[in-house]
Amino acid sequence: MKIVVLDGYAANPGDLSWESLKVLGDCTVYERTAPNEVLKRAAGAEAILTNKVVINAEQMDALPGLKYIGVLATGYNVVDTIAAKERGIVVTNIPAYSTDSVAQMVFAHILNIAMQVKHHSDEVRKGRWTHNADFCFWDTPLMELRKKKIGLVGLGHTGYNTARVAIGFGMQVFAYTSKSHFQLPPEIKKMELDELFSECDIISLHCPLTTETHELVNARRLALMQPSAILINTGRGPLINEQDLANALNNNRIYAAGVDVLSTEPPRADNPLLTAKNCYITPHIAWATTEARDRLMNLAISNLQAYIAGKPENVVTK
Ligand SMILES: NC(=O)C1=CN([C@@H]2O[C@H](COP(=O)(O)OP(=O)(O)OC[C@H]3O[C@@H](n4cnc5c(N)ncnc54)[C@H](O)[C@@H]3O)[C@@H](O)[C@H]2O)C=CC1
Ligand SMILES: O=C(O)C(=O)CO
Repeated sequence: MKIVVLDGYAANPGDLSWESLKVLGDCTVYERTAPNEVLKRAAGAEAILTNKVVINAEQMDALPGLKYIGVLATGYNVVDTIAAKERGIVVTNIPAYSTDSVAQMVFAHILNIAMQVKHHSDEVRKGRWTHNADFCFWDTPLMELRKKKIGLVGLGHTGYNTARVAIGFGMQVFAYTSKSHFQLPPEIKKMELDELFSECDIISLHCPLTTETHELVNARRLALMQPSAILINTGRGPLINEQDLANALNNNRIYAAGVDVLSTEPPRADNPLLTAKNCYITPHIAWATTEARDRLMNLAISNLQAYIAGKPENVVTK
């Protein structure tokens, strides 16, 4: 069986091993693949693995031997799963491998904004503390998390784990989720989406990117938020209308945003969030801890093994 990894570099830049994958077939690992290189590289492959290379219906039609697409991520919005299902192609994802790392990044952004860690550290390095009249200084609002309301959009693995950490900080936790009240622990209260945006001090996005969730954060929802509110996004960039968010930040409509994902990655130089006020951006690394990538590699291999054994697991084309 021919196996092609289209963009293996992000998951394994060299510190992990593809050897267990290579024993499963005639396997080629490409570090990166441009859209116009997909067909040539995947020609004759029964299985392709992709992290962020888009696979659409047209490409599936041009790859008649393709039977399996293993997404090297939890979010599988890069694959047209409806087209795959229609063509009998099995698509799998990697659930839950980075749950703890993502919750950690959510709070890295929240804590950085709440205490302005980087800003104050930079000011100290510039010598401002050395020349200060008092034993301390701060020049931004500093915010305690206890009793603050956090609103989670989506309560799957990363949403739920973020809720657990938030409870640890003594926060009040609310979620927009299809789960019933009976399935929720008593510390997590269910809320409608618009109410979540108007009531909560911090909103954090934990849903997949779908046609329904595309730009769920837009000018109308941002207008519901409090001027002191913070928006966190570790989900997918297109969950947010970025120009609307940049306007809201620049006009003090909301206080700050911490985002790990953008609508185009890498971003265009004119992405309005790159220069927006109080907008903190990490380059899609919530998942990228060594521990999480190690789990990802193992699960990618076991997913392919399960497919070869005729009992595919983590199938998203149901
Ligand atoms: N920044 C990063 O490094 C990472 C980003 N992600 C992104 O985060 C997303 C969530 O990851 P997990 O929590 O692990 O996925 P998950 O599949 O465990 O949870 C997603 C939850 O969202 C819910 N959902 C679906 N549509 C919804 C809607 N319209 N409104 C509210 N909730 C909705 C689902 O029912 C599910 O409970 C992934 O789809 C991916 O896009 C995931 C891992 C790493
Ligand atoms: O696993 C995911 O969904 C990620 O965003 C990392 O690629």
